[in-house]
Formats: sequence, structure tokens, C-alpha cells
Amino acid sequence: MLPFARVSIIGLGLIGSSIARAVRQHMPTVRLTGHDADPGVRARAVAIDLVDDVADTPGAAVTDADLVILCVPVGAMAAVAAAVAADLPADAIVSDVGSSKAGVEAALQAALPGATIIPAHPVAGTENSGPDAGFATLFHGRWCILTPPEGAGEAAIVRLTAFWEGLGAKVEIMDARHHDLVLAITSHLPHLIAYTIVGTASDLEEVTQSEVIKYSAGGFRDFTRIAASDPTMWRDVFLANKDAVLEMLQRFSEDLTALQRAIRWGDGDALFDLFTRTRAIRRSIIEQGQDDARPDFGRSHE
Ligand SMILES: NC(=O)C1=CN([C@@H]2O[C@H](COP(=O)(O)OP(=O)(O)OC[C@H]3O[C@@H](n4cnc5c(N)ncnc54)[C@H](O)[C@@H]3O)[C@@H](O)[C@H]2O)C=CC1
Ligand SMILES: O=C(O)C(=O)Cc1ccc(O)cc1
Repeated sequence: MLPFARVSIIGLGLIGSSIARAVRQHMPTVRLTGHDADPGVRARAVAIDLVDDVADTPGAAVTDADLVILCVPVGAMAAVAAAVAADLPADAIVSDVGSSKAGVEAALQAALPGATIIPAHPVAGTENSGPDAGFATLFHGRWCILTPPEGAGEAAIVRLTAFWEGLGAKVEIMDARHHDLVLAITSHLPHLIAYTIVGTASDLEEVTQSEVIKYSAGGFRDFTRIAASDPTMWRDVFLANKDAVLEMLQRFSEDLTALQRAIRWGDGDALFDLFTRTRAIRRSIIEQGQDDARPDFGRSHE
């Protein structure tokens, strides 16, 4: 039996449209309703037949839903939750897909007192955005972390777990604060570093932009993919996960200073030891089959 019969998706960009496509593929009898604040996105959702109904308001999108998933930037979660509050069925489960969790959990609980709220984060995505960027296989074999608030009912957690597993994801349950610390080092800081290095390269006076583009082999090229990620989404993530990101940034700066010293003093052993340790980490990621460099990643569209 399907965990939900009527799913409402608010925010029809990369993640919302990927969920819609995955639901269509894996749970074809589910009735899908969607809403997006951008009229152009709503029109596109109708044109590509993304969902069964595109609602003009957030309230109209949730009136008969048994699962509502908020797929908007984390800074917009509070406003969207407030906008659906009056029309939310009493037995509906409200979830989200935000990349940071503690702040979103607090915002949803404040806007929707008494509602069943189970925040979630599918740790899968690309640097692209919008309804055309999504694809049905995005969540296949990827982790989706649920961060149920204290006292959340077991039945709701079980149903949301079944939903994400039905879309092909592997589910893990975690405390929201711990989630934010883990993701600060594995996702948020890498994005910050990519934004920085690409910004630094574009500000150089002695190296032209065309040289940077022309000679961007390997390393720099990979950074530019990450640094092409959505500005609104990532602005919101850094503001929302401020404490954990600053903590990780502090540690990173200390390690970078140590590396700077090793280079200055010609300490080849220190460099070699670090690079040997990091190579082993990459190899264990590949051994566990979690390598995003698989040929179809981010390119397959259903
Ligand atoms: N991009 C990625 O790789 C991943 C993103 N996430 C999270 O998923 C969420 C959505 O991200 P994407 O789908 O990538 O972004 P996106 O930019 O592709 O889509 C977001 C959509 O939300 C709409 N929107 C913004 N404010 C709204 C509001 N107040 N009411 C209704 N619609 C509104 C926008 O018009 C846009 O169509 C974010 O919270 C992000 O942190 C999670 C995992 C991966
Ligand atoms: O494109 C990439 O490499 C990503 O890292 C995608 C991504 C972005 C944000 C998330 O919260 C989860 C995954």
C-alpha cells in the first residue's frame, strides 16, 4: 500500500520537480498537486504536465493533501508554512527538503502549531535549478535524512520513510543540530570554498578571465560547477546554518594555515601525509558506491 494518496509540492524547481517526476514513475496512482510563487514556473509546470493540478495559491494546493512537501529555499520556508496554515488538513504530514534543518524545524513549528511536521533532506542534487532541471532518478541510491522533532509520532516517521524509499532513496534519521554540523563540513563548506576560489580567480589582475577559462583543467573546472549553484538557495543556507558553518570554517582556516606553513618551510612529508590520507577517503567513497562522478549523474532525465 502507498504511504500517501495525495501529495502536494510547494516549489516546483529542481527538487520539487524531481519529486514530482519520481512520484509519477514510482507511485503513478498518487494525485499530485503543485504550487510555485513564480507564475512562469507554474506555466511551465502545466506545459510539461509535471503534476495533476497546478494551484494558483499555496492554500489551494494543500486543501486535500495527506503529504505536503515544501521545496523552496530555506529562507522562504516560514512564509510558505504560514501561507498554507489555514488550509492544511488536520491529518496531513508536513515535510520539507531544505539543506539545513534546525532553523527550518523551528520555523515550521512556529507557523504550524499542532501540525505533524517531519523535516527531511534528500542529500542529492545538482548545480541546476528550475522545473526543467529535475529528473526522476535523482534520489536513486542517495540518502534522505529525516530530522523528526522530539515527540514526533512514529507512524508519521514510518510513512515518510516509506515515501522516500519508494522514490529510491535510503533513509537515515538524525537530530536536526547534528545534521547541520555534518552537512556544514560535507556540503556547505565545499560550496563556500568553490564560490571563493572561482571569485578569487575572476578578481585576478595579472591573469585574464579568458586564460582562467581556457586553462581550467581538472580542479578549477570542478569548482566552477559547484560555484554555478543557485545564489538564492545558497545565500539562505549560509544564513540559516551560520553557527555550524562558522565552526567548520574556523577549523578549515587553521588547517589551511598549517598547509601554508608546510609549503613555506618545504615540509614535503607533511604535504605527502595529508594527500595520502585524503586519497584514501576518496577511495573509500568510491568503494561504497557513493561516487557522483558516475557517467549519468545529473544528466539523465528519466
Ligand atoms: N539544489 C540542490 O541540489 C538541493 C536543494 N535542496 C533544497 O531544496 C530546496 C529547493 O531547492 P531547489 O529545488 O534546488 O531550488 P530551485 O530554485 O530549483 O526551486 C525553488 C522553487 O521555489 C520557488 N519559490 C521560492 N519562494 C517561494 C514561495 N514563497 N512560495 C512558493 N514557491 C517559492 C521558486 O520560484 C523556485 O521555482 C532548498 O531548500 C534547498 O536547500 C536539497 C537538496 C539538494
Ligand atoms: O551538485 C552538488 O554537487 C551538490 O552538492 C548538490 C546538493 C546541494 C545541496 C544539498 O543540500 C544536497 C546536494
